[in-house]
Amino acid sequence: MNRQIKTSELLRRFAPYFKKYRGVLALDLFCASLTTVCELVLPLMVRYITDLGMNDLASLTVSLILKIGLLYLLLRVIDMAANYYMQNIGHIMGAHIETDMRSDLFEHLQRLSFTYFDSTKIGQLMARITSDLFDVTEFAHHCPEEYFIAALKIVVSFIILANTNLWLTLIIFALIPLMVLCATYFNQRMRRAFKKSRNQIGELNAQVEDSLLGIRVVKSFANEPIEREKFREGNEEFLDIKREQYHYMAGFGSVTRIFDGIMYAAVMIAGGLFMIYGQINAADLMAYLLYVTTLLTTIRRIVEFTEQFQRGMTGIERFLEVVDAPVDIHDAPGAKELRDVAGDIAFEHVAFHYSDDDHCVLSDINLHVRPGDSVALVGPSGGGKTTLCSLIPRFYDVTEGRILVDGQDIRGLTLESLRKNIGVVQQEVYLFAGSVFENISYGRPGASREEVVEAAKLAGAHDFIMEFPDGYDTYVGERGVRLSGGQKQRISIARVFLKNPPILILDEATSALDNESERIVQQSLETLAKGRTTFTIAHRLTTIRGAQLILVLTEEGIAEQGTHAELMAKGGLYHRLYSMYTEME
Ligand SMILES: Nc1ncnc2c1ncn2[C@@H]1O[C@H](COP(=O)(O)OP(=O)(O)OP(=O)(O)O)[C@@H](O)[C@H]1O
Repeated sequence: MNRQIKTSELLRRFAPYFKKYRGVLALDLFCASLTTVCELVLPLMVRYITDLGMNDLASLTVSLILKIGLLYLLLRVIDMAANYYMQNIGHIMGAHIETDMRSDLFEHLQRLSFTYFDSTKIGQLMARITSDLFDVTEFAHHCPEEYFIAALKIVVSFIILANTNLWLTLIIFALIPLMVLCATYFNQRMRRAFKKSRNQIGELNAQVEDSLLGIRVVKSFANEPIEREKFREGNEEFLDIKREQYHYMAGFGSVTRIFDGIMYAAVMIAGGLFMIYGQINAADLMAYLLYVTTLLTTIRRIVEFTEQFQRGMTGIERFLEVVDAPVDIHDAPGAKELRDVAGDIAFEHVAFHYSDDDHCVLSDINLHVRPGDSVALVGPSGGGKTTLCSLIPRFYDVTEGRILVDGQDIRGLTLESLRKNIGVVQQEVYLFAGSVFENISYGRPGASREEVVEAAKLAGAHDFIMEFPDGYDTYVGERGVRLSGGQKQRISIARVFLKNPPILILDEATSALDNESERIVQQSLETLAKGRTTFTIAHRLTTIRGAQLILVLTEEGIAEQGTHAELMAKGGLYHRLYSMYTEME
């Protein structure tokens, strides 16, 4: 994520975002030309009047002065209208581009697999999708406009100045490359500092998120001082980065001021000398100074804009880092829809590791589950039960071998159709900040009230929902904090009832509950599992005695498989685990 992308590459990748708004951009640049012309005309008018005043006073009539004044005012009215367009519509164009980029970023995030999220901090992503892109709005609007105006002013100033006195102009313009060199030096450092500060803001975001999401753990361990200290360190680090950033910004600003001084001194000394030798008259020198002022104001604006430019570049760079993250799990070309699923599932020589440098979590797994059968996965912690189940909906792709649903390799099916046919009741239930109704209907968006109520009844959730003051409209809180563990679990089961998939994965679904809640949830799960191919990960071994197939998974692979009776008769690992469990109960 830390590779520095070249400015030209960033601009090339950013340019297509203007395509939709090219009409607005063209008009914006036209308005920018108008304002530039209005600004450049003033020294010409002043020179004209001064020239007449010094050399031909008789021609300088009141009506002529009034005409020039009115013409100037007219130009300023045009300037006002053009400026309004640039400020209003130009900024709105920038905001549109920011919105488009934010949509692209969010869309890409939705397509990324678990592998990406396993190694990325959510707080960093939040910073990229919000604050980083704010800077892009200003950049998108001002970048073309500012550089266009600057180029126009520099070219027109050069032509007018060179027409007045070529040598003096060459002396002044000879200083510009020096300024460019200096700007390049500072720009590179500023960009690095901006990137560091953006990264650090992302880190702070991630830290705050972690600390607030875990606020119950923090408080239960009375570890607020540790959290404060962690935050203080991150915050101080941000301050140090800001110091570095301002050091370069101030250095750049100050160096350009000295260039200002050098230019004015050059005009005064060289202009004075040229005047002594009759090469330039007083009116020309005055106009000359006015143009040099315009030129320097332009250069100063570019200098000021440099900061915005670098911020924009940083925002775009951080945007591209996410957008360029490869989507490793996607539909294969010509992927088929999974339809009319019976629920036959086969694992053929399946091996899996999380990343190239990780150990093999699963190796050479072979398994055949018939439609409607229930498979229970048991075994020691870390044996790979959750991992095995997460391969079926392609949360991760197998490293070797293949998984078949109804005889079709799941990598040849569309992800959407595959996942629509699999219901997962997670170990940690996640409810969205919304109502009970919204959370259940997440299982089948668009479901009617009656369907949601029916699903809740099947999950044994209807009665407690009706006891809430607002019934199905009760707000569950962020992540469902206002509900008990058992209530959350039953809502998540109702969600799967509503989805009605032929294949089920139940991951430790009752492990966090008390006996009474467990009994109710267990009943709901048994109702849910009827007629569906079910994979259950359970530590409570008594609940899986009826499973058609029990797999004992260890780090070495499938240690044993069979029915409860077969495995008990075998007297192996399952027998030991079961005996230990029943003794503890
Ligand atoms: N996202 C991940 N990235 C890298 N390694 C992981 C990831 N998830 C799990 N692992 C590793 O894979 C191995 C198997 O983990 P898994 O969660 O599948 O085991 P489990 O049998 O379900 O354990 P438990 O019963 O404790 O839930 C463990 O060594 C674990 O550290």
